[in-house]
Amino acid sequence: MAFILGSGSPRRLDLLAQLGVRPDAICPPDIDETPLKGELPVPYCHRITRQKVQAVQADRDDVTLCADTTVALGRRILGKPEDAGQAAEFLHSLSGRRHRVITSVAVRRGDRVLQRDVVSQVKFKRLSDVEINAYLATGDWRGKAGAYAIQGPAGAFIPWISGSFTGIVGLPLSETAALLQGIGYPLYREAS
Ligand SMILES: Cc1cn([C@H]2C[C@H](O)[C@@H](COP(=O)(O)OP(=O)(O)OP(=O)(O)O)O2)c(=O)[nH]c1=O
Repeated sequence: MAFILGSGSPRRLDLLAQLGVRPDAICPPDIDETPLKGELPVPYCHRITRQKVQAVQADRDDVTLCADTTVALGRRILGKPEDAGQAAEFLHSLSGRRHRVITSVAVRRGDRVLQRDVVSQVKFKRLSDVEINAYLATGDWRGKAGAYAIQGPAGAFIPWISGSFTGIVGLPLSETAALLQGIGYPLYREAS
């Protein structure tokens, strides 16, 4: 049995290492992540994750894991910003409000797929232009859903969360451990 991480995210690799899991292969799938017309954030995140895990080539006995993190402001999906201008727009709209961060995780072995959608809430303090510009200058927003990362300098903007910290970063570890055990991955091997 090989363990295949279907993700190019270095954060997910680090989070898996916290569980003591080291992938035998890293194979990020290439899928179209465009939301459907009118698609809501949780169904979107679930669908994309399912597509990711189905798109990875694996042998029947291999375990494949994929995830997707989606930032949702009400019904609006905030994806990865295309440029600093869009990142600034996202940060202005998150300022002083609560939003949701959804991370869906899927594991597959043969035809069997187990999946969980983990929804957390994140509150941003009201941001000044000076704070937004200083954060944009760090470049930390690049490649991050919603244009921020709680584990980086933007952590200073977040006085409150509810839910799963590791889920907000990109891989909810408690749920991931349960999924891996459910699919038959020997996560906690008996010491011999
Ligand atoms: C909200 C938030 C997002 N993120 C990151 C997690 C994800 O890597 C990224 C969301 O993009 P994803 O599409 O979930 O993941 P990815 O493109 O990095 O990797 P892959 O599709 O190959 O698995 O945003 C943080 O690191 N911290 C945060 O606080």
